[in-house]
Amino acid sequence: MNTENNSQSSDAVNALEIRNLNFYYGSFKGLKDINMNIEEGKVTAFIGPSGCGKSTLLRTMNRMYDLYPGQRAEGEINFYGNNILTPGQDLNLLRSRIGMVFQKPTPFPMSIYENIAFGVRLYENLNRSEMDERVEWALNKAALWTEAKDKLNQSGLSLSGGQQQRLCIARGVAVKPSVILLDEPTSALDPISTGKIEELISELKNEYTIAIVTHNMQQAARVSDYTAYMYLGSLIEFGKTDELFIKPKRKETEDYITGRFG
Ligand SMILES: Nc1ncnc2c1ncn2[C@@H]1O[C@H](COP(=O)(O)OP(=O)(O)OP(=O)(O)O)[C@@H](O)[C@H]1O
Repeated sequence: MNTENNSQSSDAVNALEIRNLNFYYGSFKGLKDINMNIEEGKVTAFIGPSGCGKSTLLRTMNRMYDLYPGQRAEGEINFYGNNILTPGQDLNLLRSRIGMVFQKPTPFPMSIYENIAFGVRLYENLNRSEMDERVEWALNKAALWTEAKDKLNQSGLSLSGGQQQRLCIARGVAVKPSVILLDEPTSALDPISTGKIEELISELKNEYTIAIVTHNMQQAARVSDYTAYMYLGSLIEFGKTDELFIKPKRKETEDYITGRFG
């Protein structure tokens, strides 16, 4: 079945176009012939039961899997027309353009300020006042400035779990990527912190393209414009979030979202 998104408007711009993507963990095929577009300036959510390949797919989009021997992708992921799966791809550059935030908050064991400045320094040569501005800008984007501005020199690890996750988002945003990949960013957080991150996602999509893996269907329904339902490494259905949740085209999707399966 062609699972490419037919509900996109004709003038939509795609940040990523995934074509005939297969992924292998050694001899195990984790992704099977995935075809889909990630539209610019929108939130695309990935849902499906545990082990269906959501994180695997997200990790192909900035070649995070390259860090692990035996893992390989075949096919194409075109990032504004440039296939990032080609061997010559500069991976540092790619990851500055397509940033990632993980399930567990992972601040570096350094100050809040340095958590942000560290990544920026890898790509840009800013003077002290420019860096101060960038740190403030990124913390503001991640809705953390008010809470963090008086303790920029304290360790990032001294923050609460929810604040640490917003620090990780600030760190990702600080290098001004084009796409942000969020792998279950709220699964380790309480409901209030989760609400803050969800609000943040809605604000960030005005300037960034976002792909989010979530276990939580309500979260996908709340934050995303498009939703992809996956099962056993295949993309079963992909379309506008409202349509997929209200009127799924496939029986498997309906069974999953109504809780009959999963
Ligand atoms: N490092 C690995 N080596 C071998 N197989 C793996 C590895 N990581 C994941 N897999 C397998 O690939 C499949 C997809 O895993 P993946 O983590 O992408 O699923 P997921 O949908 O994100 O699951 P969850 O919701 O539980 O995080 C699973 O069958 C999993 O066992």
